[in-house]
Amino acid sequence: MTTMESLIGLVNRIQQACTVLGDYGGDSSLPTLWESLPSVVVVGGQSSGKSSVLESIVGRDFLPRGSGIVTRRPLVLQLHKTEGGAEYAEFLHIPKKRFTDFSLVRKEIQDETDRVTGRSKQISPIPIQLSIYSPNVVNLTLIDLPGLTKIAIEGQPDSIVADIENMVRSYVEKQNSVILAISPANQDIATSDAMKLAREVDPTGERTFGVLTKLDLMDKGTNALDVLEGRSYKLQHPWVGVVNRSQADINRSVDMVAARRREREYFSSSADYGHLTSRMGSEYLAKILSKHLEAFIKARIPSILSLINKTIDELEMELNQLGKPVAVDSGAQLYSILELCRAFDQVFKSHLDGGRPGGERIYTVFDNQLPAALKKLPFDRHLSIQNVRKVVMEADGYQPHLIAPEQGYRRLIDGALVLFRGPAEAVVDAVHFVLKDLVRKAIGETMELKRFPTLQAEVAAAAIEALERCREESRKFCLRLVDMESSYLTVEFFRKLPQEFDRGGNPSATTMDRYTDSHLRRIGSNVTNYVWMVCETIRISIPKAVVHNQVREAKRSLLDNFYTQVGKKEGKQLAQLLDEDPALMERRTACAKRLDLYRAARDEIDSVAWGK
Ligand SMILES: Nc1nc2c(ncn2[C@@H]2O[C@H](COP(=O)(O)OP(=O)(O)OP(=O)(O)O)[C@@H](O)[C@H]2O)c(=O)[nH]1
Repeated sequence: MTTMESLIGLVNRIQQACTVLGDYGGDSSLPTLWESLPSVVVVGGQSSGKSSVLESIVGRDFLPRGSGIVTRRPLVLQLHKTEGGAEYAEFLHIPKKRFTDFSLVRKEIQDETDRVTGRSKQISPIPIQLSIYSPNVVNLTLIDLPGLTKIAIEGQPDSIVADIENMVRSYVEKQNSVILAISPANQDIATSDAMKLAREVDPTGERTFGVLTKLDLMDKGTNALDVLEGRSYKLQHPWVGVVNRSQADINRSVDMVAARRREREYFSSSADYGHLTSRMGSEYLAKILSKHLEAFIKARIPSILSLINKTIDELEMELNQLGKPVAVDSGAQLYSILELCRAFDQVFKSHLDGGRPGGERIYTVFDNQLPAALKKLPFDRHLSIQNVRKVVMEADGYQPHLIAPEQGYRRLIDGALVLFRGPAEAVVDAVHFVLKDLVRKAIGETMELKRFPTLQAEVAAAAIEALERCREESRKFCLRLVDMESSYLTVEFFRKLPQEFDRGGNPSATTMDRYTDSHLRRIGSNVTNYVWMVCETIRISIPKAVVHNQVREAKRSLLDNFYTQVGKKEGKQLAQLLDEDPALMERRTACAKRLDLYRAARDEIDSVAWGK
């Protein structure tokens, strides 16, 4: 086998692998190799003589005939030249069965079409693959597509016209397809469906081979030389004229050998086409197509190979991300669950410790939010002279204190200190919300968890629950810090206060003197100073308490409770936790299958390269 021959064989094998592994283009969510394989695509309008040309190239009758749209699935026809021996055909969907009776091949094509399209006369993009082994063929792969049509017939949906055109277009617009455009000579070439489509997708005509059928049916006195000699429709490759069997020949079962002989005679004896004999007829067509396809494949191999390598990398990467299939025994499952939890915990911690953003928002709470809230507390109102007077007088009751208003001080201070509860609780809540948000973020960012929606939800719930508990602890702790400040006042502060009588106050002053503005103002300012001193303590100690109770605790034991629960679970419950998203499972299978295809294709190409 020469390298050239083996190249078509190579593409044939890759094409078969594609069909087996479900790659026939179309599905855009997976990379496709099918789309990039060089092939010869046969297009033509209804009754243009498409089937006749194909059969003539093969030298056998094997295509379904009939009225209406007979070809309803792409037929990938792989011709393998053998060194003698019997001719036979094989379908990819029935491996190992050799068809030597070609009328059975025809029947199988019909049946297999119906198997997929369900006799509904719909079309389907899933190809049928047929290989023909014969000493009388050239190595060639042709894809036969439904004939272009203008109207739907009885029992076929109106959309079929557009469906067919779209399917045909999807094949011919690929840069790696050679277009075999069939037009009948007894029709104006300007109206040919095949040429219209070919011109649209291949305007320069480098991928198009024009075939003119039914030369024998042209009106007497006319000929197709303008077309065949490239004057009326220029293509990069020369036009080929053919003469196939007429309907009458088919009815009389004129065999293919006789038909080919008659075709040769037609050209050699033709007054019009005699000078073109060596470049006309179906045998010549088959030869130049084979040669062209080989060269075409050879030129495309490097780019196909690089596409294959690139895609293999991509698929491997995606499969890596999708992770290995779930383990079956419960020990391994438990291990997987713990691993997944750890992965999440890691991501969460990196948000707090830096590396990932979010942790700094906690510092913002301490540095901005808390001081701002403290500043806003209404001490001015609480310690206004009117309020000081009111509180002091009420505390004194009917018997004013004689030296200093002990009770009044006490009440004014207590009344101010409770105000710290609000900002303390607000800090607890604000940090809680930051942590909760970080849990949500970390859940989303733990790629490994994405596969397991159930586990993902449970881990998230467990983490949030743990945060709630920390919040409760922290709230109690912080409020206690505030309350502690009113339980016992800082003695030094008051000891340092100048006593009123030291400043010349008169201990025997009348009760009315005790309620003078200057006296009350002094009380107010003393209390204010004390409260600001406490405020500073609070500003410093609340963040410590919050970090201690919430942040540090979350880092240390966010999932502890969850671990305990998981540890108690039985095999079945563990499996439920590792319940994978079905879409993901499908994706993994599909990617793995595609990866197999690409690897097989690479091996095929390698083997041909080594064999050279
Ligand atoms: N005389 C003559 N008849 C031809 C020639 N080519 C095809 N025919 C006849 O034209 C009719 C249509 O040919 P087919 O080969 O079935 O055409 P097709 O494009 O496959 O048609 P559909 O698949 O039905 O769209 C048949 O009756 C053929 O016998 C030709 O070169 N000369």
